[in-house]
Amino acid sequence: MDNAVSIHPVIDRGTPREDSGFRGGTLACKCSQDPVQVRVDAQVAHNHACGCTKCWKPEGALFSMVAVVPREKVSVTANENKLDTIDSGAVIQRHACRDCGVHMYGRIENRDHPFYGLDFIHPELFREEGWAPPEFAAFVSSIIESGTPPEQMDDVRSDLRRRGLEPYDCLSPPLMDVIATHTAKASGALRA
Ligand SMILES: N[C@@H](CCC(=O)N[C@@H](CS)C(=O)NCC(=O)O)C(=O)O
Ligand SMILES: [Zn+2]
Ligand SMILES: [Zn+2]
Repeated sequence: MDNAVSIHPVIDRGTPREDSGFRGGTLACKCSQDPVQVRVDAQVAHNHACGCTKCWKPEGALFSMVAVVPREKVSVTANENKLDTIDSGAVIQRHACRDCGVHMYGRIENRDHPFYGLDFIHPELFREEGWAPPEFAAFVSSIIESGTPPEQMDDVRSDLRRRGLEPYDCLSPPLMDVIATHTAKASGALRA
């Protein structure tokens, strides 16, 4: 790449290839001793780069890499006692290792939320390869909230495009449509 923008270490290096047979694996936090481990029994969906201030980002990264899996496919298998809930009032309750700070999974407890039933995970934490790569970039303008100078945004957006990650300042259009459809059915504007 001809500029110095670091989107995310794994994306910068080139995300490993998807394996059509991938059915999940184990996420591990960054602790060298007693890592928290989370078993995920599914391929990830809607993997994307997220620029928001709430998602966990590895050291030096502008973006997080985050995807969803069904919540019933997620189970903590080791060192659960090290998990703290970051903000129990947030829509997505992020459960993080208190020693290394890595977010292991984010869960929506509000049954009326359009994404209820899906947990948010960071696929780079899989010990295995084969997870589906990121498809787009979300909440791109939000990286300014973590200190990126607004003058750099053109470079960041062109870098994302070069990597095949279309930048959006909210979620991607199909996901925004899912949210709006859910809202319209709840209000009665669309037939449920
Ligand atoms: N501009 C805000 C956006 C935060 C935001 O809305 N994040 C999205 C994408 S992860 C979300 O769904 N947040 C819900 C939550 O964090 O509970 C920020 O960067 O903090
Ligand atoms: Zn840890
Ligand atoms: Zn986010």
